[in-house]
Amino acid sequence: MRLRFTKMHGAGNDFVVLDATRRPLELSAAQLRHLGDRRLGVGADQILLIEPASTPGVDFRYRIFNNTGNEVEHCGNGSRCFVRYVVDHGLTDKKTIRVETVNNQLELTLADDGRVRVDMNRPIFDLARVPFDASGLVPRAEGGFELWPLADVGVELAVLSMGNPHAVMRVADVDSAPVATIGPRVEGHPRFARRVNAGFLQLLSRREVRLRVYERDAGETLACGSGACAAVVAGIRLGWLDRRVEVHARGGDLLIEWPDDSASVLMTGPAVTVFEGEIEL
Ligand SMILES: N[C@@H](CCC[C@H](N)C(=O)O)C(=O)O
Repeated sequence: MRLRFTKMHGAGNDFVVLDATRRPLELSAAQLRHLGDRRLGVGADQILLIEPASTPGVDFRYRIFNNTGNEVEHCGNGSRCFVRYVVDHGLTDKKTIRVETVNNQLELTLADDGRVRVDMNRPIFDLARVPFDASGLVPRAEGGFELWPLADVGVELAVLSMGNPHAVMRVADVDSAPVATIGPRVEGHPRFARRVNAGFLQLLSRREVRLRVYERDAGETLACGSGACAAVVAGIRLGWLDRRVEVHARGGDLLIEWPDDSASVLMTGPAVTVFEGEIEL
């Protein structure tokens, strides 16, 4: 099968974007892995599939696959690229777009400066929904939140979901943080039944942080949008951060806002087309 694709990135988190709005596209896990492969395929952290919506009032369906072929619930940076794609390819003339994902709906707005603002919905703190098994653990309370000890890994985690699972650790310096060694141990820890995205957060001030994320399946990426939201929400609940925070990832910057505890988290950032092409699968 010959497949047209668009290669995009959001703050360095990169994607192969596929248009399945006109005809259905079913790809096997092996084909998705091939697309994501940086040597044998196109190369991407995630593969994004755009489909027609099945719900009235919703513009598109947006599906996300990690480069392992696993379908996942959320991808913040990918959602910005999705908007750029549907606008640039004339699939809509709206500037505010509603999209359904595997477990949610999102509202996305293309700003005049080309950046995209995403309503990432409300964070989920119910540990069973992350899911995180905290049985037998005693958390340390800080601010209005808990830090959970993983004694076997030697870390303390804030745990929450942005629709997908996140664990956030505070570090003194992201450059020297043990992302490559601790990241996979947290990602695959048995207390996270569906594994987890592991964030390493360095505070610069109450309004500015640096962040690295070891993503579930994809490993460390240059940025993780849902990870940035999770880290800022955790930092706010722990009393470390204000409600509007600039997040510096290795591949670019994201603005994260959480106006109050009952509000949606808002993420604003770039979405860039790199090239278009065709590949034989
Ligand atoms: N890069 C993403 C998150 C992609 C999914 C993640 N690896 C998971 O498995 O949950 C983002 O920008 O949010």
